[in-house]
Amino acid sequence: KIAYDTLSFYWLTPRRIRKRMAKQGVYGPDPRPFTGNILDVVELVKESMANDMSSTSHDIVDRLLPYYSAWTKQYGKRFIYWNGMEPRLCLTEMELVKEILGKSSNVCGRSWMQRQGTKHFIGNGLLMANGEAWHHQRHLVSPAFRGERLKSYAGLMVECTNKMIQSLETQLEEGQSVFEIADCMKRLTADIISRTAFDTSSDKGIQIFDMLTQLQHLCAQASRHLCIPGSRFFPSKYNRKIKALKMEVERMLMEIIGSRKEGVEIGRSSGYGSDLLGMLLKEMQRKRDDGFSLDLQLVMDECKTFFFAGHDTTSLLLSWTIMLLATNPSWQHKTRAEVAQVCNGRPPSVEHLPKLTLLNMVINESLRLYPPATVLPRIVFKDIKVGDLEIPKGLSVWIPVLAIHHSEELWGKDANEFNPERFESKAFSGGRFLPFSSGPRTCIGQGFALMEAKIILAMLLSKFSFTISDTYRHAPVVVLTIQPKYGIQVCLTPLPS
Ligand code: HEM
Repeated sequence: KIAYDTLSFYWLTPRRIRKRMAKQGVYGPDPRPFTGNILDVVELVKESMANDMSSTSHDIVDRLLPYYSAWTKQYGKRFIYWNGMEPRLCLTEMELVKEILGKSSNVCGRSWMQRQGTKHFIGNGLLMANGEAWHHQRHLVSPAFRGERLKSYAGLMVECTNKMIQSLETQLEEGQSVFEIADCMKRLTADIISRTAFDTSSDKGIQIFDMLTQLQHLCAQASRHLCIPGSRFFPSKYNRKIKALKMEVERMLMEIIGSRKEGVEIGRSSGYGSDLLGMLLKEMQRKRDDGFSLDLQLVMDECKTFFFAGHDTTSLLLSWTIMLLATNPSWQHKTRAEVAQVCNGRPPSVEHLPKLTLLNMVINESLRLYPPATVLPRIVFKDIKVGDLEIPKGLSVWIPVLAIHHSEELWGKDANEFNPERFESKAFSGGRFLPFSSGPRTCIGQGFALMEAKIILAMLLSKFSFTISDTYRHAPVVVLTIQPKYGIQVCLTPLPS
């Protein structure tokens, strides 16, 4: 059975899929045995990233997704390439993209390669779960991210941002004028998610993040070898490091979980609390009769998932937006005036946020030009038809959000320009704006992230004016998300209060 499964996974299924797609006129580069087109991708990326960009241009698709650019020119809008032995169908036609993203968790989800590649990093938490397990987990945690619960985080977000602003002011008084804003945003979003979701100290949160970031990089490196049968069992250098780091992260999480449980057991607190961790712990104690159970490992996987998903993406959104405002002074000026008019010198509250329409347009434009998640992958669990295309079971659909967001066909001739005006009317969307994905697996933290981004930007705009430093080198790179290779250095000038 093992021999047949291996043969089927590495040989029979890919061959069957390739034939079925070719019959429908979908072709792509020839795959090599086991590695598929991974080496082509590596080579193309190495070439496109060899130099930094000569100006702060937002024309970044050829740089970040050079294989998409090359293969779409050669094979058309739909093409198929191979990530090892996993066939990937690239889709950018909006009708089909919408249909695929709308499918339920029983029809499509995360592939074996994706799950295996992130197993030691975020495990079976919500981001990587499939089918019924995904459904239960989503249902369980979603109350933490909507309605009154969501609104209740605003005060803490303001408090954490105030703390960061005070530290920036102190450094300014000491004579520093250039700040590495991407680092500041990482610390701040780490602080916010640690305190809102886990009610834990930011120091502990930041330690967990640092370790998770290292784990993320190691898992990405190790997953390159997954195309070799049995490689995940080899005691390689990566695998040993991954194991040690994973144990350390879980030890720290156990400290947080343990202290929360102890509080209840010794009667210091009456319940587990209403934050995300409290909800997970309450659920762990509950006996269910539908077969779904939340054990300690899954609680830890969920914590890692939310620590990771709730911080990296939002800090990138903030960093790129500050870079865009620093290089577009007229928009900086307009949004600052709007904040002054709406908030009237007070910290932003949930009532103010919907009135910050210009700021919202700038945030959307930043998410369009620099979507933290560049691609959306979905594997199909059963044969399906979308539009005129028959997609066989086992094929991974790969949606390049970055390319969709920069498409002249979809956004017009100025697709690579910073122009927040395009988000002025509600008619902008039409499904082509996908920073948070769409359908049942849409980002659960979207409301949280947007509230956080608006609060932080509004507070920064009302305290400082910012220009880009001469030391800034524009070099976006993809390490799962779009990152500034050398950080983002801005000069801050305090504004009169
Ligand atoms: C600007 C900030 C953010 C962006 C751009 C973003 C983007 C995304 C995207 C594109 C997905 C879908 C991935 C896919 O379909 O393959 C996603 C899923 C997810 N996001 Fe976010 N996210 C952000 C912030 C957050 C925050 C603040 C949290 C939590 C506090 C969060 C938690 C999650 C989780 C748990 C999922 C998995 C949902 C599921 O599969 O059901 N995200 N995010």
